[in-house]
Amino acid sequence: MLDQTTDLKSLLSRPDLVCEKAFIRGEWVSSAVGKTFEVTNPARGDVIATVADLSRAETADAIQTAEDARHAWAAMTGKSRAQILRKWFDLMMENQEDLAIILTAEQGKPLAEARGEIAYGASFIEWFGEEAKRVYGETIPGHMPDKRITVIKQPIGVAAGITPWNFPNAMITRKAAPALAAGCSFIIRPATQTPLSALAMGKLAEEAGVPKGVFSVVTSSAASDIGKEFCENPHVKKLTFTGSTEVGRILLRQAADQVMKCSMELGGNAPFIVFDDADLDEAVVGAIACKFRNNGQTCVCANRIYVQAGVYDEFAAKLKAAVEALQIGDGLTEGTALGPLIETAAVEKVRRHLNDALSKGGEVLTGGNAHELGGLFFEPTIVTNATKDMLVSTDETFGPFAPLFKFEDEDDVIAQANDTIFGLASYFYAKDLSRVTKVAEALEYGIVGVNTGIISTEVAPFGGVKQSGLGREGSHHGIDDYMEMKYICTSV
Ligand SMILES: NC(=O)C1=CN([C@@H]2O[C@H](COP(=O)(O)OP(=O)(O)OC[C@H]3O[C@@H](n4cnc5c(N)ncnc54)[C@H](OP(=O)(O)O)[C@@H]3O)[C@@H](O)[C@H]2O)C=CC1
Ligand SMILES: O=C(O)[C@H](O)CS(=O)(=O)O
Repeated sequence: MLDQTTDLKSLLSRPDLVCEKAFIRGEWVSSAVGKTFEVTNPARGDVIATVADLSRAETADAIQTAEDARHAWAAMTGKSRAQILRKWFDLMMENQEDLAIILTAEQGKPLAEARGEIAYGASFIEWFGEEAKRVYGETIPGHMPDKRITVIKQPIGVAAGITPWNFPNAMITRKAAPALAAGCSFIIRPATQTPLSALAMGKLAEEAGVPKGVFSVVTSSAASDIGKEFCENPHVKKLTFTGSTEVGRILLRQAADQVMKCSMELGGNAPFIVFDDADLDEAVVGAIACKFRNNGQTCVCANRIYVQAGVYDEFAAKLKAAVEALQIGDGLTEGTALGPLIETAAVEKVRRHLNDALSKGGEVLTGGNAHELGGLFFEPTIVTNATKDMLVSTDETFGPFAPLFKFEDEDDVIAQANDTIFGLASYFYAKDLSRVTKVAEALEYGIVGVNTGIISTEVAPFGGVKQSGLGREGSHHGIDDYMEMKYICTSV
């Protein structure tokens, strides 16, 4: 653990972006009983903020204000909502550096990645501000001479979101932007470890002119209680969640009682396949980006790396050299490539997967130890001789651990890649056009990266199949999850 403390506000041009109260009905509120929870910097272990810890009852109040606020917001034209969302986008980009520093301080990722996340998060607000003006309906030729059919789309109502710690800004805007663009009001409950990014977004929403109650941030350590309120409160018509499949199942069960419309962005177990006709240097670049972004803490990170036998040793050597060039350190230090993991449990999971692999014939090619910085830092690790009986083959590591599996033929590796309950992201490197077409169609995933390790963009429909989720976020499809379709049959 690094021994210096974080004087977060002194690092910012706008220290007022560090907010410690919850943002409800356009006001900054404390817990009624003065309850708070601490936010720590995972690189240094020091407390960087003490945030209001709201109860389920206070969340119910926030939902009521969201219900009260949604009607006037829905009655605005899409163009008017778009103008406010554009202002929110502009404010995000004007304050990108401060938002990135806040994000790195609470989550740990390198500042360069945090800056990228702010731009990525802002891109959803820009995109859905534009989509707000294009929620089209349709007319359908009547089924009888005196009937006329029109189809319209209307905002679903109050939408509630629960997000994880690994993308404290973008996972919120990826939900708030389509919700507000559609004319819904939106309440977010961010992860306990990383509420500051969400609160800073509340500050900028206020400045952008988002009406009171239309965007709220409920900060609370009582995740389960808040989730139950979101699922059981009759005013909530939409639940959107990003996080583990385990918690997604809990929320879906709870939301079933109201038959609530749900979007779920859940766990992954991404295969990353290197065929013998791949450009190995490009494949290494892609593998580094895909495996080690956010220190491996993303749901779309490569979890299993499959390399065709003929190029296995060469790829392994190239990947080893690239991994050993990565700079490990405090995310606030320029040039850092890998920061700390988010918490002790995350370090323990990496070690559990590593020890399991070694016990089943795996061999460490590089890394394999806690980093000399101590605390939540772990050496980026490659293990060779990985096999499908290892934990890492079925369970998402969510850390800097790269197991290399060797395969012989195409059908075999596709079968191995698809042998999982997950289906979010997948990747492969190859040049043969027939192979690219066949493999991309055969992979059972919502997302396929071909000759690239980074697939994240606001213009595409991000989401998983199987037990990686329900629905899509981003693209022109993304707004539909916050709309209800109605047809009007008129006798003339
Ligand atoms: N598909 C995707 O886009 C993403 C998927 N994930 C997946 O999530 C996991 C890692 O993230 P992690 O944050 O640990 O995931 P969790 O599912 O544990 O937590 C996600 C969020 O849900 C909250 N939560 C936990 N339990 C409940 C509950 N019973 N009711 C309501 N809310 C609850 C957490 O609160 P608290 O802060 O208190 O823990 C957190 O805010 C990995 O499996 C990863 O693959 C992560 C990010 C993106
Ligand atoms: O939470 C995540 O892992 C993100 O969904 C990954 S991405 O959208 O940044 O690619």
